[in-house]
Amino acid sequence: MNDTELLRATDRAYDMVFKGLVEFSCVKAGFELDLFNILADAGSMELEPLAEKVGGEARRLGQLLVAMEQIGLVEKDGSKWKLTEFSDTLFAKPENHPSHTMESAAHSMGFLAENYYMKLADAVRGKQKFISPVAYPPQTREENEYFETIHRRTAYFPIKILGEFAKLDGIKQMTDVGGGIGDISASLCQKFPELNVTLLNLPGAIELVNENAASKGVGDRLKGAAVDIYKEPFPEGDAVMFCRMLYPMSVQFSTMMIKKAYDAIRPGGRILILDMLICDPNKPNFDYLSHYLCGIGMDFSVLDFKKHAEYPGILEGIGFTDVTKEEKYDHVLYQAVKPA
Ligand SMILES: C[S@@+](CC[C@H](N)C(=O)[O-])C[C@H]1O[C@@H](n2cnc3c(N)ncnc32)[C@H](O)[C@@H]1O
Repeated sequence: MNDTELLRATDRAYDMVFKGLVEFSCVKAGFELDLFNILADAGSMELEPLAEKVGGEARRLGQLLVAMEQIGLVEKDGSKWKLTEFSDTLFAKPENHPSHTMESAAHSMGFLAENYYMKLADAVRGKQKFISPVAYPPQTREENEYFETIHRRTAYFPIKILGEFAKLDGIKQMTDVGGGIGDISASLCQKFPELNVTLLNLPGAIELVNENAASKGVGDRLKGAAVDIYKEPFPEGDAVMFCRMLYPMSVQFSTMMIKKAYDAIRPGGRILILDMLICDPNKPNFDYLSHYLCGIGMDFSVLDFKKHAEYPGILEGIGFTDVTKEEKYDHVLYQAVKPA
């Protein structure tokens, strides 16, 4: 390595050893102190009253704020502290931007950092099991709400790419396989007035889906159904959507799920597959990687890395035609038609 390469490599190594730790500790502390919400409500605050409000000591909070300032989470407004636009948008007041906030994910990652990720070597040795903040599969309404909230908080760009490219004109009945709490299908119902959706999910999530659909004014067109998507066939309809469902599955498993969709789609109907991008060699997907690492602590994991470029071959191999692909907002959308 020459010195230029060594400097670049050193930066990268420093990122690996220091950056993630510093950034996440500050974010975690910010959430645990309720600092983001307090500053969002106040607009800006002097150190002393802010320390009192978060239950901290002014000198110690001051040091945390200086570190948070360095990484772009807070800034000074004269002698007062305030959020940056970045932290205000992504870390404060989830109710203000419910499909685009890190609050739920940060809570889950905080728990996993303390209870699992920092013991990964033990997991490799088989001495540390994966521990979830809430048991999976979720049973109660509260447990389902916990997982569904994590998904719905990052639905902004999936909703956006589907809103721009989903070909659902003329489709009357779509099945949303593992459709979360229904925010994504509700947005499609709002865009396509003829569309009705049956959203398949775990039994404990159905009430949440139906309540959410009603609150968005599409309760008569979007309904949850308790169907085990891995064990049971999908209901018959004009379209099947897999939104953020297939990206972690192997080619073999994806093929099986897409074949089930083919069998359920009426001739002339459509399939939609929306995935996060997880295989860009220049941009590792750390959201997916955080989940992938959990598999190390499990006795069995189906999580895999599959290139999305496999989809045209899988779809055409099963009998779909007219495969299209749109890539935008770090997501990819494949659509295809079952011949009439
Ligand atoms: C990764 S989330 C995707 C949610 C949604 N499609 C989205 O993009 O936000 C997986 C969804 O599948 C549901 N799910 C998991 N296992 C299931 C099963 N065996 N049968 C039906 N739904 C299941 C989960 O409850 C959750 O809603």
